[in-house]
Amino acid sequence: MGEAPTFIVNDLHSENGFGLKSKGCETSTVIGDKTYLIGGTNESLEIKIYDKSTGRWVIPTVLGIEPKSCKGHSAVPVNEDRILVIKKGSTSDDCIWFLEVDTQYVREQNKEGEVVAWSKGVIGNAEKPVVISGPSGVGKGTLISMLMKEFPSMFGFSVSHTTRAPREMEKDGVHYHFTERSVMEKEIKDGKFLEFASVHGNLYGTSIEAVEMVADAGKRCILDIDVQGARSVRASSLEAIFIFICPPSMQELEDRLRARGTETEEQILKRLRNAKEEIDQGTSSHIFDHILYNDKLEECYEILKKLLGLDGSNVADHQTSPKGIDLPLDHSVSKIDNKILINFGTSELEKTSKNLIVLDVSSLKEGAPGRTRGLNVYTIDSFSDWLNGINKLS
Ligand SMILES: Nc1nc2c(ncn2[C@@H]2O[C@H](COP(=O)(O)OP(=O)(O)O)[C@@H](O)[C@H]2O)c(=O)[nH]1
Ligand SMILES: Nc1ncnc2c1ncn2[C@@H]1O[C@H](COP(=O)(O)OP(=O)(O)O)[C@@H](O)[C@H]1O
Repeated sequence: MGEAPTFIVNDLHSENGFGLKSKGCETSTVIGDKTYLIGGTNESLEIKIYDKSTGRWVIPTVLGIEPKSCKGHSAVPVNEDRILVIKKGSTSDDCIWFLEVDTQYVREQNKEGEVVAWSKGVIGNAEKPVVISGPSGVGKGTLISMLMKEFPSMFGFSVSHTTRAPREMEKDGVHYHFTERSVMEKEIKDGKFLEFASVHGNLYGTSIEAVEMVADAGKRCILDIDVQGARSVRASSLEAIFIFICPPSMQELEDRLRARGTETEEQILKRLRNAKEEIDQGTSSHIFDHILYNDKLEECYEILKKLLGLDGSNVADHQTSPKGIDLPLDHSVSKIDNKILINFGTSELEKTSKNLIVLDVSSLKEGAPGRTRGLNVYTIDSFSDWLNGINKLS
């Protein structure tokens, strides 16, 4: 890239080092020595970086799925590691994005040159995902079904991929994505999986998309995966609660597996052989936060609910949390501390009637790659009332 025309560089600087200027559907945002130009055509949001220290323009490697075309956008730096991008005139679940410029995920990529990554903002504080592991036949599926049935708006199941054949009652896309081994191996190579493992002779894996779909619906994700998978998730950037389910005895486990009647004798024996190793690992490794004994089903379910904090109070919280914001074309964005203020009132009258949206970015969390969770959104009546409130607190 050539040298930047001097007037643009001057134009981009603001006193606090964070700039916000718009040129048509292009925005420029300054973080430290770098100026991030986001925009270009209506088709895609291209990114160029001007590095003041070298005086050069760079086209970075862009990771993640970029926001689909939009009718313009606003950009504001959240802090040194990411830029908030708000799409204009888009649907409420697709208007908030982040361009990660120096997050842990970006730094971990070890790529030559500049790297940035798109991640979609997920509104609301869906609780940490829950990883449930345990030997075949212990009752994982049964307990998960009970949770999903009692709390349908709170939990979402991460639908895994597997190369094993479907059982009679299992539906593709609901219980598993039943997949050819060669297809799954290619998708693993392409980086589409958060984790995968070979279990009882078949390949099983959690795709990043499976977890993202649950997060996008604002639900708490439940993963039913084996101990190897749990270990991989533990090492990943997904912060979760890990629960291991134990049978009351090996005999009871065998009885349950046989009574379920979904496996051949050979498969049952293989699952029982593997169960010993899984129970050893599950109960002695430090992967799991909680170990639950599934003796009496109802008792075990009650303990599970308690572990997940389902005592009634946060059920209500979850259901009243905002789902999203519908941003009109005409709006302005400003930043005060950890709060981003979006104003879309056009007249003085409108400015005092819930046309101010506050986006609280003080507790952002990286979710699955490609998602930023923990965004808090609320409306306020007027800017002056809000400022008064802040002054009273400080
Ligand atoms: N690592 C990993 N394990 C999985 C995944 N999905 C399922 N499993 C595990 O694979 C094992 C076999 O699952 P399945 O064939 O449904 O049999 P079941 O455990 O007898 O119901 C269980 O331990 C599951 O927890 C996945 O996406 N990743
Ligand atoms: N606490 C329990 N007592 C008796 N049977 C149970 C209990 N929990 C589950 N089961 C039964 O055991 C079988 C295996 O349970 P399932 O949920 O399929 O296990 P997993 O998903 O861990 O392989 C099912 O037929 C289920 O109805």
